[in-house]
Amino acid sequence: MSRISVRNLWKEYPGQVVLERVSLEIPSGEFCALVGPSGCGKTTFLRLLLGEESPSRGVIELDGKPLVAEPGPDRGVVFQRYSVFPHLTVLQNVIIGREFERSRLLGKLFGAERRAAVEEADEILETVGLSAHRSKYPAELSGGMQQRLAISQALIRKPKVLLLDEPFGALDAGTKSQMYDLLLGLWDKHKMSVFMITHDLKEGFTLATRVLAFDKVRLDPQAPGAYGATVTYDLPLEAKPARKAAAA
Ligand SMILES: Nc1ncnc2c1ncn2[C@@H]1O[C@H](COP(=O)(O)OP(=O)(O)OP(=O)(O)O)[C@@H](O)[C@H]1O
Repeated sequence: MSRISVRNLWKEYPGQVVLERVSLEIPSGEFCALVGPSGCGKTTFLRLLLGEESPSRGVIELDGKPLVAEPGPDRGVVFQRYSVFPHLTVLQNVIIGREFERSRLLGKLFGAERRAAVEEADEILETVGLSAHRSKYPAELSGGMQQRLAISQALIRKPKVLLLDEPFGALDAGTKSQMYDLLLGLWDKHKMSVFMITHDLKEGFTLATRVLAFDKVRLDPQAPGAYGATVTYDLPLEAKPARKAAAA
């Protein structure tokens, strides 16, 4: 389960309101695309969901409990630029996702725990098509492969919520469409909730079950930081995303 309730959420930085009056009910398993003009607070909203930032006002609840104010294993994140470790192999990059979660003090897994992590990592690499590259370093991979690796790293923690900040922005069209199929397959398999920022409206409508548009509804030209953005459109999409992706 991963039901998210956002109630009257505000985020302010000194001299600037970024988000205001954001209220949403997101049932478990929803795929939300976040769209809106540059600088309107989409990444800030994602960081609030991740627990990297805390609200200035309002609450975010995950399954009825206030969100813990630090990134937890229930949430995984993938950024546009590859968040993988250059000095670790593909396999090690995936395992480290599990090591961070299980062994905060030692930072390493041993014995049976490590063998189980390797097995799981290999299974994920197989799903994302990186098995043959498990001993390579990120610099030896293409952009799409690095992004598949970043997704694998998030997936080994079995997140209930996957947060994606323009994950495909740097990829070419052909690689993007392969990544759409992969992401929809993983979403279906792992039954996660997904929040994905995209500047590509078509991408949002292709993948998501719900499109959330962020924008400012109030503007004071004398004080540009006085008002924040809110969700101006909340569009549920009816068609099954898997079918739409195949047709796109
Ligand atoms: N830690 C911070 N301190 C002060 N201001 C910040 C901080 N983080 C973000 N902001 C400001 O909040 C506003 C929203 O930024 P954010 O990155 O959330 O926008 P965005 O919609 O994701 O933009 P883009 O689409 O260009 O990535 C920006 O004006 C930014 O300068």
